[in-house]
Amino acid sequence: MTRSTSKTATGNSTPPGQSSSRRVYLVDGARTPFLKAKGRPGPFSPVDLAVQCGRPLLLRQPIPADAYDQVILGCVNVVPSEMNPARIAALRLGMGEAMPAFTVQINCGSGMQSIDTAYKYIRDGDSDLILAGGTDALSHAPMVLQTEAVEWLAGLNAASSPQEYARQIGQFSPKDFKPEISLAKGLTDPIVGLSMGQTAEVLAQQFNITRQEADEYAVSSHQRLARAQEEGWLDDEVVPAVSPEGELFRQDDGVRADTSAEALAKLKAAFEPPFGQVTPGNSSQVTDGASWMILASEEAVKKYGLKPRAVLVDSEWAALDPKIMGLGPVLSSTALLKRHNAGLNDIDLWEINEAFAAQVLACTRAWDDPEFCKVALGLDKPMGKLDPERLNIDGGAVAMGHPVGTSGNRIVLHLMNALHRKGLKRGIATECIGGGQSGAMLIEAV
Ligand SMILES: CC(=O)SCCNC(=O)CCNC(=O)[C@H](O)C(C)(C)COP(=O)(O)OP(=O)(O)OC[C@H]1O[C@@H](n2cnc3c(N)ncnc32)[C@H](O)[C@@H]1OP(=O)(O)O
Repeated sequence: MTRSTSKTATGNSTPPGQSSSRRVYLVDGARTPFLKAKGRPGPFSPVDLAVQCGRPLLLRQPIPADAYDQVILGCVNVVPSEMNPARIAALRLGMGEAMPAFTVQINCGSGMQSIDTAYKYIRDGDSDLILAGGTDALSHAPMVLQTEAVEWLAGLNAASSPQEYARQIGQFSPKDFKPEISLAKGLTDPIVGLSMGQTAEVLAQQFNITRQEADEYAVSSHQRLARAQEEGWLDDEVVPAVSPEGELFRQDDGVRADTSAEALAKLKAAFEPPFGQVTPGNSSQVTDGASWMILASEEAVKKYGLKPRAVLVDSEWAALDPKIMGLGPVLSSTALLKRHNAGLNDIDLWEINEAFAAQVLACTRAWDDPEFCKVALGLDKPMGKLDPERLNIDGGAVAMGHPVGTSGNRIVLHLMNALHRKGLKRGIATECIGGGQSGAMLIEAV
């Protein structure tokens, strides 16, 4: 049913944590505010977003923009005018024509995959400085014509006589021209035929997560994010974005400080009406946003006098049945914990990306379930209860949204900053990935 592996999606299979490998530092990072998709293209394309937060980040570090070895950017919903967004962003960031840049796509893991690929290049001595990010503008996800419409247009184009033209016109069927929204398709698993929300319903049933528990978790996500905004804990992390029309965006706009379990209880099931329990209120929001991290070797840190905030100690990827993709963090993180001889609460802070409230709760319940731990994780006894005060302490995607190619990057960035703010040492950032995969990263503040 499940498999975890130290191979990356790019095929690097060097055993992790070896003494011969080089230390990899997380130097700094920044993200845009996450902006709710409002049914039409928002003010920024994926590359615009990456440039908006990349520019101030590059400027605040004493590294010449062309001194990076490469740029790696995760993006799920690449728009047709921005093929290889990594390279376009690098050029628009003034990193020089000689800057190699490539885009990675592993669905919701894309922004974490960029960090992992950078980590392994640096660890193995192939690079010293890499800018690794994630970007997605879900509001710009292309609308596509159905095959029938494309066939009809091709026929019209190929008509070589007025008769053929008229025959083709006669075959026009308006229903073929209803556009398909690629985002809705992208958020449905093609193997098991379930939307991402339906996979969360599967987990809610399997682990007996009640609607009330999911809603209470969602309220806490909003309250935690609202507090972090109010206290200025995100000021360093979130850099303002300015639209071409001069509109200024300062912070995540999906947060509702005043939301309550009573208000959420009134919302209808979004994916399994009428009895499902996953609603707009306890799901991650559909948003636009970008995030970057700077990774460096010891040599680069010395050369540029950098002040890194964390070391990326180890990473892990896992794969499982797409129907229960939301449990992925349990697999990838447990493999990390085993390798580092640690229990759940030996880790000071956890970021588990909030694809859905029920999905995060199912992960915590799976760790406490003797049968699941025995069968899926091969453990003699359960991992136990993860202290909720260590988990997503400043809220997550339920409150701020989930630009899918970005979130894996954001949770590593935020974990690094939260460890620093609280004077803590070790953290794990982990996320589920549509299609049935998962990534996890263990970092230590320095
Ligand atoms: C591997 C992975 O990571 S998988 C995850 C990938 N991502 C996803 O699958 C995205 C999941 N989310 C979604 O698809 C969407 O957010 C949906 C379908 C659940 C909801 O979409 P929308 O209907 O556009 O949500 P919207 O924000 O408009 O909310 C709908 C209603 O709920 C209300 N609502 C939402 N949140 C709250 C809240 N916290 N408190 C009170 N009301 C709320 C809204 O006000 C709105 O009400 P209205 O229609 O009266 O204005």
